[in-house]
Amino acid sequence: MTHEELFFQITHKKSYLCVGLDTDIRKIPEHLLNEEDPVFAFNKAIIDATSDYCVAYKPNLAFYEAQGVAGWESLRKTLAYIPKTHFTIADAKRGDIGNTSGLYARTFFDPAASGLDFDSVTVAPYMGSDSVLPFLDYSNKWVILLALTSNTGGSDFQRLVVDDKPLYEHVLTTSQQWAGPDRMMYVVGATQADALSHIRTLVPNHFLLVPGVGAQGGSLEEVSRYGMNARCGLLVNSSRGILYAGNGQDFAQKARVEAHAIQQEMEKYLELYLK
Ligand SMILES: O=C(O)c1cc(=O)[nH]c(=O)n1[C@@H]1O[C@H](COP(=O)(O)O)[C@@H](O)[C@H]1O
Repeated sequence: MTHEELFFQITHKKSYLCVGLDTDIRKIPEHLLNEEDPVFAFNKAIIDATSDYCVAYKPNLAFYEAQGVAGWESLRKTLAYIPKTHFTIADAKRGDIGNTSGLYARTFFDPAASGLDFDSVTVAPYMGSDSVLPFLDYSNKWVILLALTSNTGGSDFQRLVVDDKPLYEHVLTTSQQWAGPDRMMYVVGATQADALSHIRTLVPNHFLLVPGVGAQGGSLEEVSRYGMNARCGLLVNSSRGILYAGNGQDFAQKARVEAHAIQQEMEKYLELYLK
């Protein structure tokens, strides 16, 4: 999916919501455990219930890899089920020496090799250019680079001052030599809204993937006020807040209500802050 197509979906849906498919087999409603593939059955119901209100889905690989071979198959089926109108993110946080990154890229971007055909993958920047560039060899695919993450430990390294600037700023400026806003996004946690205005001056045109609203307590209003640009430039993720809004037979309906509430708030912010 291109930058333009993603912006079209945002204006069409009046939403920049990304639903995080962090599907924990220990948390899904009991009645689904009798299904042949409970994780896929859960995801399918969540996708059916939320696709009207979101523009992206982000399965986090940990939740699938922890299930071994069965988890990998649930992931493949889930990805195939997501409507083509939705941007897909493999939240895998990969990055290694060049030849290894090349195989990670193949894993997420080459369906003939792996059965997976994601639009994008999250990548950790700290092994540098040759660990990131192999993901950019796939012309229509995106890298989403970790810049300033939502967790408290994110400050251990990312805010350390190096050559008069916090380390995350070096990530934002150096990586712009690798790809522009049509192929690269950055992760900025919703809990880091204080830094968003400044980040926008460094990457005015890039999309930011913003996790950390809902369960982690980040403010959607602040993220939208400080982070939105002329093409929205935001994908705001919520995982647990939507997935586990309910835990009974009506879990998907509860997830839909939650996703709709976020979409309604986003519609308001698009009117207020789209510049
Ligand atoms: O890359 C991410 O998506 C990510 C980066 C970050 O800084 N913080 C963060 O929470 N995430 C992911 O976003 C999701 C947040 O989930 P909830 O807190 O349940 O909404 C999880 O899959 C996290 O791994």
